[in-house]
Amino acid sequence: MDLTDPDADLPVPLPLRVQALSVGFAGRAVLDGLDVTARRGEITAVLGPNGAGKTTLVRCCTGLVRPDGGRISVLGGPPGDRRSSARVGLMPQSTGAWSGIRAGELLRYLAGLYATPQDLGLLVAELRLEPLLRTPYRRLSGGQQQAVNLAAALVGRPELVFLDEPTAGMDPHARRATWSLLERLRSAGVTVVLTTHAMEEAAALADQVFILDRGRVAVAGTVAELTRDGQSLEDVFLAHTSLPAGA
Ligand SMILES: Nc1ncnc2c1ncn2[C@@H]1O[C@H](COP(=O)(O)OP(=O)(O)OP(=O)(O)O)[C@@H](O)[C@H]1O
Repeated sequence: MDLTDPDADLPVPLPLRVQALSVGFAGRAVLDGLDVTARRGEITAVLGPNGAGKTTLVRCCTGLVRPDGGRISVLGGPPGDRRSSARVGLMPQSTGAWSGIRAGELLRYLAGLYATPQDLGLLVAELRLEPLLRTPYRRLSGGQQQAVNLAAALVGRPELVFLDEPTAGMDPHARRATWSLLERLRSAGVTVVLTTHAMEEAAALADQVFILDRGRVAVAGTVAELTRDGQSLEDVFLAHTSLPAGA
């Protein structure tokens, strides 16, 4: 697989460029010639039915899954590159890693790993984490763990951040707080790539939307472009995607 920088000749490389990505598990194609890009200071939403390959895409982009084919450029280098990994944030869909550590200790520990971490007080205020800081991670509710995971992904002040279903399980207060935070990040020039099943989230936030189906991009564009015929984003999603296998 060729992981050299395909953007080397561009004046300002895209923070993320995925070309013809293919991944198979046990002989079954999960990603099958996927092309996705993200522009600097924009929010890019990746939508798709269950099993469409969204998490696999995120895992490839962060060096956790090695693709079978295609090219990926992350901040001008290969995914998982040690030279850029401190500039890339990841909020996975779930993490069993933290267990007994208190939320506040976790965030302080992670902040200590970076030369110029995000102001923790600001993150805590924005995500309303103050009441949770002394609670062991495993005792947090699902939505509370999501909020801590989001803070953990942002504490290193990443230039590019991958958020895998960031608001899944969050109540409307937490979801709106998360949206505001993502809008602030965008204003600060951070590139955000998020997966979501929430059409209103993509419609409210995304500068670019990629709708995946069976491991490929079925349709992509701005929300205005995709909904130009008066359809809702959900209508477009339903028209361009198939029922998940086994449904
Ligand atoms: N490590 C793995 N080994 C085998 N199969 C895998 C592995 N990881 C993912 N898959 C399969 O790849 C397919 C795509 O999974 P993925 O998690 O990328 O989908 P998704 O679009 O994120 O789905 P969801 O919306 O349900 O989170 C699924 O059929 C899944 O079972």
